[in-house]
Amino acid sequence: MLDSSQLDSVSGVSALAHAELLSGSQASVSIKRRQSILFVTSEIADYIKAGGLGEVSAALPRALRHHYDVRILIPGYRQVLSQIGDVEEIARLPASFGIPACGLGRGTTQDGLTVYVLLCPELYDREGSPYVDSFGADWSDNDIRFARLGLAAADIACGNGDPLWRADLLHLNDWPSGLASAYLAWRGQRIPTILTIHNLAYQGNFDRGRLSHLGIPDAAFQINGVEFHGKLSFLKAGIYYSSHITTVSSTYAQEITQPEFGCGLDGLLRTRAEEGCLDGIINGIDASWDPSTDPYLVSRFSAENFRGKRANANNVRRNFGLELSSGPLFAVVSRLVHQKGVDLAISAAETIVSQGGQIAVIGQGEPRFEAELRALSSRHPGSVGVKIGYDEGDARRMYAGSDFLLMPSRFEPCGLSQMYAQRFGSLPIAHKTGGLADTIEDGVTGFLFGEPSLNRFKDAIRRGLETFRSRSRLTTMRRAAMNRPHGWDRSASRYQEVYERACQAALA
Ligand SMILES: Nc1ncnc2c1ncn2[C@@H]1O[C@H](COP(=O)(O)OP(=O)(O)O[C@H]2O[C@H](CO)[C@@H](O)[C@H](O)[C@H]2O)[C@@H](O)[C@H]1O
Repeated sequence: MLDSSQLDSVSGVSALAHAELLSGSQASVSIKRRQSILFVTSEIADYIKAGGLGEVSAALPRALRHHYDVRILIPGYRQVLSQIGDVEEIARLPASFGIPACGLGRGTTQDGLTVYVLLCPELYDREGSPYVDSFGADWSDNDIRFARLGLAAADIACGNGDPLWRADLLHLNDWPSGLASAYLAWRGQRIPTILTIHNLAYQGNFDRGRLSHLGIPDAAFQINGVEFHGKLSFLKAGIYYSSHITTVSSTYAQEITQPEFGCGLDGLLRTRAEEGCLDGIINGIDASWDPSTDPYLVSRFSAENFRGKRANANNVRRNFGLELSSGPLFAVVSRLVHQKGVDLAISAAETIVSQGGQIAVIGQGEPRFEAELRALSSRHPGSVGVKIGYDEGDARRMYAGSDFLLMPSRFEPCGLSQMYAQRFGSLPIAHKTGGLADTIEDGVTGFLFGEPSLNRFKDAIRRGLETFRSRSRLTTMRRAAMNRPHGWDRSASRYQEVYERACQAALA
């Protein structure tokens, strides 16, 4: 019998094959092709997470690993190296133009997923998030930091990284890995590349003077290339050069081909859509989001019996300085940025409090929103509680304890919080856009409003409050929300279809 490490080396030697043990009493082993996927990301929740991308990067490769030899590539940030355990340096990747040389390390997650780590302390060994310093300013060398990531991905794909492995397909995520498909194209390599857009608003745009440092040919600085309004755009490069684009919901896939949501890239995205190369695939949520088993909850519950919800609500009230109450509890769990409509939530607070409701907010982000939220809480002591910061346990107890989740996002590519809330029996009140429109059924599992204005948002909140006053309606909606399937299985099969199509197109 082969163990899993032997299986890895079998796939490594040929890059095409893996051993599949036949079931039953047969002792023989059949060798069958299993494709190799390199999943390139700038964050993964196992070690470092700035937002939803980190969660998807942790969940999607795991949902796909039964079908593919999926491996992760990530920069060796301090937080990654301090947590991943043993990392063996398996190769040196050479310097190129202004991009420094680096080591390629290989480690594994606790559950055995292979992770390639870029060992380059001068770029990644810093205090702060993947993208910004501790004052919230972008790292001034972000172009080099993420060009290093894209170039390494291209090298590994071509077999110039791990001597025992190469990728049949690259799965890139957002602007930080966008240049990988461009580097492959400039080398004349036809390895299929999928770019998933998690948020079109973050584009990685840099001065054109940086082209030569990043090894970008001058000829590529044009509309059919990396140029975007006089700047060099990593995201545009990814959209232009990748074989296929996906984004994280069907509605957002349509929205981004329109000027209102296209962030200036709608024209190119329309072209890619017309070529049949743009798909929307909704995110899932992983199995840890289960109120009957979640260790963070003070009391567990299920769709059949949600008595335990109240203990979580009371815990949230205590932790957020709210008075004990039997009124409705609203939660906000969010990055505090314009996209999320934080200003609308602040403006709607009076309506909620005047009707006997309470609000608990956890988030961090733009200093002006943090200050406004603190001021709101001081104006409504006992009714509005705010924590500025990031805490997964608090977030989980808030989904579990609240009756409603406020999510008035101006745009939302997919959104995860509304799915977590539904699973935990908290009804989302959300703008009908992107993934919110695709995952919430209005009046059944939550409340949707059509335009991101305060009045429409307040109307939806009033509908929520009316429902709260009818126990039977509330119970019916909670149950419907909790039973809605949001797992990864269906989405993983859609990614498989896209991978197949991209591989076939590359062979044509
Ligand atoms: N202060 C805090 N404390 C604890 N937890 C907190 C928190 N603030 C946020 N979170 C958690 O962070 C996650 C945020 O995920 P989202 O998908 O809602 O947003 P994000 O905009 O980062 O992601 C982008 O990428 C994802 C993934 O594709 C898309 O779903 C999304 O629409 C797109 O904007 C949620 O799991 C939430 O619970």
